[in-house]
Amino acid sequence: MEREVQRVRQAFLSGRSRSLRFRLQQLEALRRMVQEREKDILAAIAADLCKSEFNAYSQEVITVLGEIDFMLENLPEWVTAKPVKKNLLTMLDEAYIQPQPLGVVLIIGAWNYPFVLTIQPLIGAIAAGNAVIIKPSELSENTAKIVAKLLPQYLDQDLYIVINGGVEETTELLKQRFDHVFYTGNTAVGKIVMEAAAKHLTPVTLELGGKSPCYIDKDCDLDIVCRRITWGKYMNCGQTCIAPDYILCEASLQSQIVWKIKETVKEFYGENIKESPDYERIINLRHFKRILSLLEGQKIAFGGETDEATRYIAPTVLTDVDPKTKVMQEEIFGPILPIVPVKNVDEAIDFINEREKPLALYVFSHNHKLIKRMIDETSSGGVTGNDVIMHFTLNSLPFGGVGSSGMGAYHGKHSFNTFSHQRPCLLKSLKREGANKLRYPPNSQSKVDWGKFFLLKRFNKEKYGLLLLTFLGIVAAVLVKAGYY
Ligand SMILES: NC(=O)c1ccc[n+]([C@@H]2O[C@H](COP(=O)([O-])OP(=O)(O)OC[C@H]3O[C@@H](n4cnc5c(N)ncnc54)[C@H](O)[C@@H]3O)[C@@H](O)[C@H]2O)c1
Ligand SMILES: CCCCCCC=O
Repeated sequence: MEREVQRVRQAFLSGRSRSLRFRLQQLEALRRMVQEREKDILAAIAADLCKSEFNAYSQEVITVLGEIDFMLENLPEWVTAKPVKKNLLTMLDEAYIQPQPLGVVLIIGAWNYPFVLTIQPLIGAIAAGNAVIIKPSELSENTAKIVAKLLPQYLDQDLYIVINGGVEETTELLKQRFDHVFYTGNTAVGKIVMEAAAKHLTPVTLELGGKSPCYIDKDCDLDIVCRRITWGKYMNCGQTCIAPDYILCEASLQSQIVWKIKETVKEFYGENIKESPDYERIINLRHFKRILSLLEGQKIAFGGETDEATRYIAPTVLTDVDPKTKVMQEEIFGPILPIVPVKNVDEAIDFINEREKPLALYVFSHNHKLIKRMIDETSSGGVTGNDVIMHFTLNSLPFGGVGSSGMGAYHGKHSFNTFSHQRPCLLKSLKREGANKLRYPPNSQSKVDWGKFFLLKRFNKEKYGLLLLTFLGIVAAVLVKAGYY
């Protein structure tokens, strides 16, 4: 492992990942890989999650292609140094921020969207000029294998490498020094990753999970609301980090919601859900059993059918759920949707605030003020009002958690920033030494007064103010040089 990381570091130190031209070439090669090997990629995702080609393409491949195109279009502008405002003491100098690569980045992927959750961070890391070690999740082993096979055929083989393996390999990998670790997965492992990174003072991005609530106000169109929730909840068999985890609503809405979700499930997946090409399966037996255990003692309004041999769990809704029961204590990450009745929006806000900060929050209402109030009075990684999941798809929005749902963010420019160091640069001339006497010892009251004047005085920022400042600066420099201070 150490040798592998060393090899990647040597490649980074060669400097070739830094030029804009090289980054664009690598991103174009990655796009070619996705386009030319689309069938292999879709087949691997299908084998891991029992996902149809249509779904794998629209949930994973489109996002990856869109992200690459976005980077290719914007990278030339992002990599350029950005001049910054100056003060009187630096008026004649050059001051700018230069984004620079961090170095060698470790990306640890998750299994639930095994392609996009590994490749999208990789796109950001390449765009920012880094070398990358990718560790896909061992649970989605087919996608892990295809990623390991294809990437070296298209990308620089020393700068970007894939290391496959389970907990043992990841533990070993985490002992190495990286310049950034980007982890997607559960909160418990997130803590392990952060602890390991802390030993090297390596910064981390943690894309974690949590219980994302969904508040339904009585002032809304329940047909549309239930259609949108059904889509986001049962997509990928509930194994989506930002799936609505549970519903909060007034008790009077409960039976209508149940009925409408049941009807929508029928419309989406047909009478025989097991036969639907759009309904996936649970990733493995451990998760299957974990999800089943969440049903114990619950009132199942519909669904609840399971088949261990194929790891099938039907879309399920639970009603009158007691918040103290197990299903409300951990992230469900499966096709079970509890409804917890609350008296009103105040109680819903308290309910959310009494728990860990979720990765996503969903609020449905015709009342825009109510949605804004929910946003103002709660905290979550992201929010979509009157829909679910969709904030993930807009790459101008940073995607990430807060508190126990994670730290840091990515997507689009936010990925570029995550994998870059914003290096502040101030370039001075060796001339104009006179003005510097103001800061050299011996100090005096008049030097302090001039310093206060130049650095603290607030001028009207318009052009006359700036001209006046420059003039005063020159006067001060002349006076200092002449030995008056
Ligand atoms: N925020 C996001 O973008 C996002 C996306 C997907 C999933 N998630 C969250 O991930 C969770 C589900 O994924 P998961 O955690 O089952 O994925 P997982 O088990 O595949 O773990 C993720 C990665 O961590 C590694 N890992 C597991 N145990 C480890 C250990 N003890 N030490 C070191 N590394 C270890 C795995 O090898 C894998 O690469 C859910 O909580 C979900 O919400 C979050
Ligand atoms: C439509 C794609 C959603 C991906 C969500 C990622 C977290 O699991």
